[in-house]
Amino acid sequence: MAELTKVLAFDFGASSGRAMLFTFDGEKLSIEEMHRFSNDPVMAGNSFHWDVLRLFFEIKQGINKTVLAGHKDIKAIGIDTWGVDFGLFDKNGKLLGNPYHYRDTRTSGMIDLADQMMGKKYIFDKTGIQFNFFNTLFQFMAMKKENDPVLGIADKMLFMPDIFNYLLTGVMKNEYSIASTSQLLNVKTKDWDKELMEKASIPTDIFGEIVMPGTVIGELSDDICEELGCPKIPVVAVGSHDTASAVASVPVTEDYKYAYISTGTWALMGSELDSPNVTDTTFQYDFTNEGGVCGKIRFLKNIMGLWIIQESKRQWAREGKNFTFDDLEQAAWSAEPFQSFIDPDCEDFAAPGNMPRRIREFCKRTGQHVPEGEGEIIRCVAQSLAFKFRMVADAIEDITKEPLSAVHMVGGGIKDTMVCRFTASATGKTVLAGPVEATSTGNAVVQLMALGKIGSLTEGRQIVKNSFPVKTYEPEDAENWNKAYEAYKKIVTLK
Ligand SMILES: C[C@H](O)[C@H](O)[C@@H](O)C(=O)CO
Repeated sequence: MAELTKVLAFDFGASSGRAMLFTFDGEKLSIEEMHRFSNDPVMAGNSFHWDVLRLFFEIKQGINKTVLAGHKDIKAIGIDTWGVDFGLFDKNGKLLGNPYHYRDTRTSGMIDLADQMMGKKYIFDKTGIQFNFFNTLFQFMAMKKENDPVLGIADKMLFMPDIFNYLLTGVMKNEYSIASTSQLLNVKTKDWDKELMEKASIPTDIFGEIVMPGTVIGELSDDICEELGCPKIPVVAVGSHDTASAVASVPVTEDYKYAYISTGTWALMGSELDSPNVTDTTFQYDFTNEGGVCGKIRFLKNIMGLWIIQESKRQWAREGKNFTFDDLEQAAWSAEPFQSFIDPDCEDFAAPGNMPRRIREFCKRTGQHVPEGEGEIIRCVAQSLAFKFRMVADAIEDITKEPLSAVHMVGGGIKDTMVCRFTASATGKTVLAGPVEATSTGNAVVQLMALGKIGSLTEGRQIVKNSFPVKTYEPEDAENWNKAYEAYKKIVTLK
């Protein structure tokens, strides 16, 4: 009987979280969902926050359910979350308030201020990171500008996964991949860039030790073990930026040029590099060089993914129309193709709110057919996302001067088969979709590497390929898709 190794992966997205139990038999991984929960950020006064203690409660629920289900023998726990957001702790290790949500509007104007203070090129050359309004650098600059008193008493800064690792083990460390999303990390030294922080007049002494993915942070504290009735399980710092874990599970085992798209609330599209690509061209294209597992670089662009569809669904629910994602996809299939397009990354669509109205306004403003019903709206969004993926694929080919032979799509967003099919037709490339639970799978692979059960990233990817299905989508109707792409480019540019 092959020895079985069990690990528990917590994956937090912007709209939901899950605890997934992985069992490895030496060749294949099996997955079992132990706990799933919604992630409900809260607007309080005029600021937007994560309900971090509620999320920690869900972690404890996940561990408890796993133990009660008879899996006291889990060998490790790993936690990954969305990027950039953080909590501050005082000198007694107490959390100084609920972390802000990256969509909070406090950062507006901070990119321009940073440009005036240091110049965007200076920041890019140091960090290799794309300019998003929500980057941690701009969140700290906003706190500085508002004279936020918390900055004066803060002793340590921890990103979301670091916070949960600390609350479980009592150990404070900053994991590399999540730290790389901050635009405060030097892309060459893989450590904090204190010179940049000083120029931005951000306190430098609150940034702690950087640890690499695969580092054992510590064990569950006695209090946690007591409370949950479980043994002292090691907690591993995985690719704790969810996208780093998702990319680690892309089931590529042969040597061919491919792009990946990690799909969910966001769509992160790019390629994997052995070293950062920080040049005038990548600065112009505003690509990012986020840190990956096993020393890799995630060279990518953020694209406003299924967030626009999620928010439209929430708006229709507020209007008493409770559609499922399947309902919306079916309605979209019966709508006319290529009637109208949006730029998914237009700032109109960044904040929560009435997306269907903003989509109509965007189409009206750009002189296009104004989509009416849910079907037309969703089709407009899905084909616009697919064309944005085409634009990013073209940019990658222009930067690398090498053709991409396939697009790997992973994550929960691949359940939307319309977006997968459209992506194949818009890019003119084979789309390989899977695994769905890519992020928690990559999280588990890194835990198993930390436990010495998997020897390398390539071996891990082979095991993922052996374990989970991949669906293939081929391009269709190239002539009409290429004609529509020309129309799209008249409305949308790659920022
Ligand atoms: C802010 C986003 O969460 C971040 O840029 C993205 O990489 C992510 O973490 C998606 O889950």
